Amino acid sequence: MSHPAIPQTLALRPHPTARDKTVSTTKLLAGTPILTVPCLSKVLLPDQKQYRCDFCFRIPDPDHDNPLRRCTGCVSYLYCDNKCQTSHWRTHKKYCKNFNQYSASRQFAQLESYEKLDAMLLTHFLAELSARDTEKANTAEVDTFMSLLPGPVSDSGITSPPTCPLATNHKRRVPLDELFSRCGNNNFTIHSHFTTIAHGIFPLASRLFNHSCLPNAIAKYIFNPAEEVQMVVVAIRDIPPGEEICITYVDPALLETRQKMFQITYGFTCTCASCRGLDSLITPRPSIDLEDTSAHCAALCRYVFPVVTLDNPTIHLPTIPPDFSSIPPQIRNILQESFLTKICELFRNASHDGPLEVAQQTGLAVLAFYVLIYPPNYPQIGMHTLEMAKTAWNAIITSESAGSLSETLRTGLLKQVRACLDSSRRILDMIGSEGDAGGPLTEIEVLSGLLNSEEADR
Ligand SMILES: C[S@@+](CC[C@H](N)C(=O)[O-])C[C@H]1O[C@@H](n2cnc3c(N)ncnc32)[C@H](O)[C@@H]1O
Repeated sequence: MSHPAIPQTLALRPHPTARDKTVSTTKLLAGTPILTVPCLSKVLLPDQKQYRCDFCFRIPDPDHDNPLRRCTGCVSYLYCDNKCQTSHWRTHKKYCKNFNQYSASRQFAQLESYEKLDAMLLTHFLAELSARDTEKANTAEVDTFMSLLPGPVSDSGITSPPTCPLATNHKRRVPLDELFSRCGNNNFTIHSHFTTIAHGIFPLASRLFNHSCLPNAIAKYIFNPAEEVQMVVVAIRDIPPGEEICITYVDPALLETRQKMFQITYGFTCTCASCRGLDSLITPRPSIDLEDTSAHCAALCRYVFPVVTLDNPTIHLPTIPPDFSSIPPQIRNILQESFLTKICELFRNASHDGPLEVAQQTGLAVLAFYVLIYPPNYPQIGMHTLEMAKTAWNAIITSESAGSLSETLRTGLLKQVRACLDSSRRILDMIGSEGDAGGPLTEIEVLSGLLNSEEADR
């Protein structure tokens, strides 16, 4: 079948195991938006519902917007205003009346939380199909969805969760279980500031992009007032003509579990350069004493950032993808999911409550871990260097007010803020804003302003 919405800069080519792949037809520079597509169906995570508009997904700005208003039919769906509510009504009216009885039913209550989310995504999707039937609307996106690969079938087969009964059912083209199987295999996590807030279906993006743990592009999300949520796929490095464009389906930092996730959720084995290197990494490794991570942090930092010290905090981030095969065994042994979780927690705690040395060491160790796992310019690297900049800045402010800041420490910390902010800005500016207003780009601007006036005062 033809795909009229594919931009001219992209072309589908056969792939040996994944049916098709998408290659660039021209050189795409880092930061180029490669594809922009609207969401076909979406569902907010439970902890986000009630805070966000159920149509455009924005959180109202308390200084400028009215509070969210409830649908008077079900009292469960919330909207920014009349425009968002009217836009959502074309599908919401299909299940509004039945929603409360359904969500209070025993069959819904008995579902696991991830099944509830799937059930609501499927309900929203069926309502969208029904609305398109009624409107005799353009079905190109639905046709693309139907052409997607189904997910793997487990021993117990595929059983779709019970969905909310619709006022009018759509003309069933395929059995519900088959729809559900495609939803599972083609379900994106929608994020704001790179934190997941919802799940959604974007058929053309699913059709085009395979997974790689060392991707050359990432998906980001745009929320505009009274508009459908959009996905924008952005190049994170220069992509030459003919190269396959890949995104990540699963966080590459899930070193020990990601292959299992590819198998269970998508039914494939990833053979990207990172996974080939990982084969040598996940052979039994000595477990790490998570009560004493200091020596491992120091070893990791020495390996990745041999010259970074308090006096010389300039962080040179790699510009080429990491190569596991060149990592010495003692460093490979440190690259474990449990260790990353632990040092992220230590960094989070110490960056708020101190001690500063722990925040600095664990912050740099997390960054070292990231650059050995993620490709250059991956958003998590930019987000983390921003956290490191904020940590160093907060240390200046709190030590100043406690009268305990020596001139040497102050100079070192100011250099750290500058170095971390520069790294963060280079990555996040190139990717551009995503999701809610404010967020990292605003934080970078604010902190840069504070830093400039601090340096000008000296
Ligand atoms: C969202 S689709 C990707 C588009 C797909 N290539 C197509 O032709 O429609 C996801 C499916 O593509 C295949 N796939 C994606 N990435 C892959 C990879 N790195 N290696 C092998 N198969 C992959 C798997 O079958 C997966 O279930």
